[in-house]
Amino acid sequence: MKMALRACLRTKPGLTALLSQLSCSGHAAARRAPALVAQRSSSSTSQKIKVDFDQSSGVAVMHMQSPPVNSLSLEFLTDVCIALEKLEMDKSCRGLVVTSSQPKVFSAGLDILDMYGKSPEHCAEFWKAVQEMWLKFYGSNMITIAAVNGSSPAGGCLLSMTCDYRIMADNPRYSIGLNETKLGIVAPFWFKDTMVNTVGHRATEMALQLGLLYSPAEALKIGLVDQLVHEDQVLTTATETMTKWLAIPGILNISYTCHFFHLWCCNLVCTICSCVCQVIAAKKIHLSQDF
Ligand SMILES: CC/C=C\C/C=C\CCC/C=C/CC(=O)SCCNC(=O)CCNC(=O)[C@H](O)C(C)(C)COP(=O)(O)OP(=O)(O)OC[C@H]1O[C@@H](n2cnc3c(N)ncnc32)[C@H](O)[C@@H]1OP(=O)(O)O
Repeated sequence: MKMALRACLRTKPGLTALLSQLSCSGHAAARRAPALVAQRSSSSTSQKIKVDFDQSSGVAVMHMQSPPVNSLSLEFLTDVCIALEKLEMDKSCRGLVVTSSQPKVFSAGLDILDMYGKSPEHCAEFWKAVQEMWLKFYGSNMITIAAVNGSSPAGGCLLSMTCDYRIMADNPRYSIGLNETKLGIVAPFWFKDTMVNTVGHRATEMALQLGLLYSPAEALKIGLVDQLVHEDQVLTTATETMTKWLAIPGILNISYTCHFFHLWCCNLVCTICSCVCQVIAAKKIHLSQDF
């Protein structure tokens, strides 16, 4: 799916416009102008994000450092998007590892305090930022690897699934999954689609309906993560793995992209049809209540 978005961003101007409308991509850039990285190795830091970029390897490491649990607030999401935009604009940056500076937690998912009791304007901006993060990671031209060095529920799991590869710390205390159902909320359809693309239809059905959080071993078994390593090795393994991915010529990447793009389009058409059906059904119910 990520590759599919990459392809359409490269080749389909119409869809680019559609996606940029969906993601409201001007939103992050409007706040702070991106700067190109000039040094051989550099480090740029916002309050909540630290990026180390090694120009000799072309690999950047994004450290999420929003205590206590890297919950995805509007402010944090905006910082992530700005950092991604900057890296994306620097053509020498070919790979991105995303990890956490917080002990025991990769990301606790969406910031619950940023969703509750806020104005409609805030909620709209918040959801645009969530979509923007999702699209920017999925549509990135960089190879992206999630170094999941702690628990990663809900939106944290989503973030990791938008990456090309996931390496998780092999610690049974940690868990990962889309647990929204357990919180009494429904995961948006694009959370669901992202999981279907990662682990398949049946595993997603089980995961979402039961709101399952998986141990690292269980996550590996269903393909939610690709590799488990000792806690101390997550970041080094991620950078080693990146070397292998960057050795693959970009053109092959684009070819696979076309296959996935086809699947993604089919999925989108189905989703739109299903939304239309739901609206029609809701109208029918409404009418039958009136009479
Ligand atoms: C605008 C929108 C309007 C409507 C939308 C409606 C519905 C659609 C929403 C659908 C999608 C939702 C996706 C989500 O991501 S929802 C968030 C789900 N997240 C969780 O369930 C994670 C909950 N947290 C945990 O499980 C643990 O905290 C964790 C394992 C991450 C870490 O455990 P640890 O023991 O290390 O720390 P804690 O003591 O539990 O927590 C420390 C402090 O952090 C606060 N915290 C934790 N998670 C969140 C969070 N997601 N948002 C905000 N704050 C969080 C926690 O309360 C503690 O705070 P203090 O008590 O220390 O103040």
